[in-house]
Amino acid sequence: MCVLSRSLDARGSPEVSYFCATTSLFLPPPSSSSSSFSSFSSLAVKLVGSMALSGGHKDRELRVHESLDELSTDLADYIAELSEASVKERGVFAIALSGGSLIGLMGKLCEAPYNKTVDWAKWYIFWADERVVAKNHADSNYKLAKDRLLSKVPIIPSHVHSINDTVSAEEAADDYEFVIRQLVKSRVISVSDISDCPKFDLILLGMGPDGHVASLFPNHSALEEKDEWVTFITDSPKPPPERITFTLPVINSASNVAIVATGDSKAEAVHLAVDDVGSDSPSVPAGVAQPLKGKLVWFLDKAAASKLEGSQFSA
Ligand SMILES: O=C(O)[C@H](O)[C@@H](O)[C@H](O)[C@H](O)COP(=O)(O)O
Repeated sequence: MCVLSRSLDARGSPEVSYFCATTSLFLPPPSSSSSSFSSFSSLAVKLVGSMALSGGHKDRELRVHESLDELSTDLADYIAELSEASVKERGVFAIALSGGSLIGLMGKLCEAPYNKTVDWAKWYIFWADERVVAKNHADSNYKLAKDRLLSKVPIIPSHVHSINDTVSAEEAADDYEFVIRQLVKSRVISVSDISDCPKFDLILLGMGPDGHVASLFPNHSALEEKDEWVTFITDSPKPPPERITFTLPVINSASNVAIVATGDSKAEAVHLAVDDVGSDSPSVPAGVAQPLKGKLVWFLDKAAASKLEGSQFSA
């Protein structure tokens, strides 16, 4: 795998370095005329970006993979490493999941070596968003995660915190926030030192073609929610309509956030979220998901990365 890293030097100027791990050679940066993701089509490319932006520190990494198989392995490694670090530091790992293709892409966690090496008993599971349907409904994110992941590894059932599916969306959101508050009090979930928000060790997000993350959809008022930790919507453009979702302040208080997006249909939204498209505020919700003190990692395949600007690679 080749790694491209971008950081700021002591004077604040961008520095770009290229390192090819397979050959252990430092390579010259590509010329600007060939500096697009498509010109790296035969390589698994990882771009690491760490830059100070107005309003605070922005720690962001882009990992672009040659295949879904490679992405799944990298995602499993990433989650296993964060789990190990968190268990070492805090004794627990508080992880929030979403729905969609993300769960299938986490499948390698159920296989060797992760099924044996991960300290599953220390995991506490939450949902960054959930559809307000019964737990055994085909649309339930809980059911998806249970069938594809949670039932295949030795997670402690009482550590799995799904929503109350017997009440309205509004009550389910309130209920879920209450549960999270109790677990913040008992320090199963850390607390942010810059807000009063919970600080999840990892929030895993998928992204829709419209750039939504969790159930925060473009131009929806839920995106503006600043006071609640968990809110609800009853008019989701993606069915089913009733959902609960973490709010942006919670997502952006996490220690780590990963956004996983694959396929051509996500390419435009990835471009809008990641590239500096010349407007003051990113035009899709995924573009405002950026932990204030934590780290954001994008897991992409080449198709989803195909519209990223080549300027990302220019010195
Ligand atoms: O409940 C949901 O609908 C999800 O949490 C949602 O945010 C999902 O992650 C994205 O829509 C991406 O889904 P795909 O990866 O399947 O496109």
